[in-house]
Amino acid sequence: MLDGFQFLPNYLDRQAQEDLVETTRNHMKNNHFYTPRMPRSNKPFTVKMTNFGELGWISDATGYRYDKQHPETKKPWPSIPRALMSIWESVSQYPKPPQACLVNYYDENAKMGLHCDGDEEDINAPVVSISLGDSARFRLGGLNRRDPTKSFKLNSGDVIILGGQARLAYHGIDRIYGGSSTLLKNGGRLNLTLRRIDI
Ligand SMILES: O=C(O)CCC(=O)C(=O)O
Ligand SMILES: [Fe+2]
Repeated sequence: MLDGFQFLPNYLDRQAQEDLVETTRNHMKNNHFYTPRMPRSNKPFTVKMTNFGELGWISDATGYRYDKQHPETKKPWPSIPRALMSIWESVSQYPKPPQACLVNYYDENAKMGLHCDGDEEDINAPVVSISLGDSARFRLGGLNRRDPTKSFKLNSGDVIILGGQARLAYHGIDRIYGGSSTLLKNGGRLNLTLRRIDI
C-alpha cells in the first residue's frame, strides 16, 4: 500500500451520515446532477455529477477541467457545506481549505474506471473522499496504470484519504452493491470528494 493512503472505516456515524445527506440535498437547489461525457468520444459517464465550492470538476467532449459554474445552468456552484469543511479540517492535516467538492452519484449499475486525480495544481493537498449510501468495491493501484491493484469495500460513512505518495495513485469503483444501505431514499451511492486546486 502506498504511503499516504488512509482508510477511516465508519468515520461518520448514522446520524452524521443522515445529516450530511440532508445538507447535500439542501445544496442541490438549482444544482442538479448532470451527466458528464468523456473527452473526444463524448460517451456518457455512468456516474452523475455536480459540485460544491468555488471550483467544480467537469468533463465534456472538449476535456476535463475545473470551472466556476454548472455546465448546464451556468450558475456558480453552491458553497461547500460547513460539515464538509470540518471533516477536511479534522482529517486532511493540510493548512489550506478545500476549494472543490465533487459530488458523484452512482446508481446500482454505475462504475468509475481506473484513473488518477491529476487535474489539481496543489498535489500536496490530499483528496478526502466520503462514502454515503450503498457500498462499493473500490480498487486502488499504484502510480502507473499497470501496477497491481487491490480492491476492498467502501461502506456508508467510510472516509478515505489519498495523500502523500498515494495522492496520484490509480483508483476506481468496480461496482455498487445495490440495496446494501437504507441511507438514501432512492438507493444508490453518494460520494463526496474534497480537493484543493490552487497552490
Ligand atoms: O466514488 C469514489 O469513491 C471515487 C471517486 C473518484 O475517484 C473521483 O471522483 O475522482
Ligand atoms: Fe478519483
